[in-house]
Amino acid sequence: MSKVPVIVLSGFLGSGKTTLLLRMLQEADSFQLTPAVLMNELGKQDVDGHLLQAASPDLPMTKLLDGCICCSKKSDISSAVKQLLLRKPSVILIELTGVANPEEIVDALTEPALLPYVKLHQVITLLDAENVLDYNSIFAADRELVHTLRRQIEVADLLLLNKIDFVSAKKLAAIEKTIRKYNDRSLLLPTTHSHFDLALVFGSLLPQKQVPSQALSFNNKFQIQAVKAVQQPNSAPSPAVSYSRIHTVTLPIEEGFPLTQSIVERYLAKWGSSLLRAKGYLRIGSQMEPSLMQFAGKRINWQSSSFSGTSYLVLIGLDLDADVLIADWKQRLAGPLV
Ligand SMILES: Nc1nc2c(ncn2[C@@H]2O[C@H](COP(=O)(O)OP(=O)(O)OP(=O)(O)O)[C@@H](O)[C@H]2O)c(=O)[nH]1
Repeated sequence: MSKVPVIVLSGFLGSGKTTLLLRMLQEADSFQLTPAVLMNELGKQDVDGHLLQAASPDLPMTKLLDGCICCSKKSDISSAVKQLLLRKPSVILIELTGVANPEEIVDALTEPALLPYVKLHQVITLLDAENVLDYNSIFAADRELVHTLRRQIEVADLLLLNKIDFVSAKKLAAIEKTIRKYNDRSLLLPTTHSHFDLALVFGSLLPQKQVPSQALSFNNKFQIQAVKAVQQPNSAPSPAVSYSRIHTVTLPIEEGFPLTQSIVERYLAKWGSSLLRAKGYLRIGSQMEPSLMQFAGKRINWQSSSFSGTSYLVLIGLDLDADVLIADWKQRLAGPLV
């Protein structure tokens, strides 16, 4: 039995992983691929999973919520992947949380329970061009997180410098120079909306085709060995925590409350740089259908959705105090609105 290839999507919060995953699912068919997806979210709610299921209703998908599969949920990877294998996918796509270290996933895939069935195909790391150069200073106090973000770059087989619509050519050159200090082996592609030629990733999985010439710039075997080489041979199998100060908070949303975009946006703005990401489904005004709200890299994006569940809003940030956040939220809903 041939092993099922696994593609890992890594990258900090809001860098464009789900955008890429949606694109991969849309195009998989044209590469004769039948993908399955393993989603991991830090929070209890599953915003991205709903987006994917809406785009591909028959998609075999397993979701691991409320923790990072590279540390607290690492032991769940094996059963989740095995569950997906029952659906006989030709490729498994794993979207990591923004604070996951891809090395840990590579490690999990090579454990005895999975080794006979799956093989790592590629680690793709997305970088948010608008914010990536600021991470070192923003997270200076969190060495573990800085280390994780650096490892995301170092172990990537393909680096996507995404959201370049937000940066100048000068900044782009500066980012590339910095990234190349950590990884000068892998292809680095500037992208918007995670858009690039997927033949680079899927092409070599085509049943009868040769590896396309562009894809030869990846060397998967070498990458896996490089990842393995950095692990201490005698160290205990400690699921090192890759994030320490990052917390998620789910806000209660009262159905029927006349919420406005402005209430939500002012609330999000209040937390400054400690708020890294927010997303949720919210009914605005008298809307029957909820809107999908995405806050990433200090920008807010609203779009209509077909979500039919209970509204919610998840916040992901540094040292978030759930009590303070929830109390402030409730106060705003009680009005007067400021
Ligand atoms: N302007 C712009 N927006 C983008 C680009 N790529 C993604 N976005 C938007 O950025 C937001 C976050 O994108 P996602 O694909 O959800 O990012 P993610 O990495 O999956 O985020 P997490 O799930 O929090 O880790 C969404 O609103 C996207 O539509 C881009 O290149 N340019």
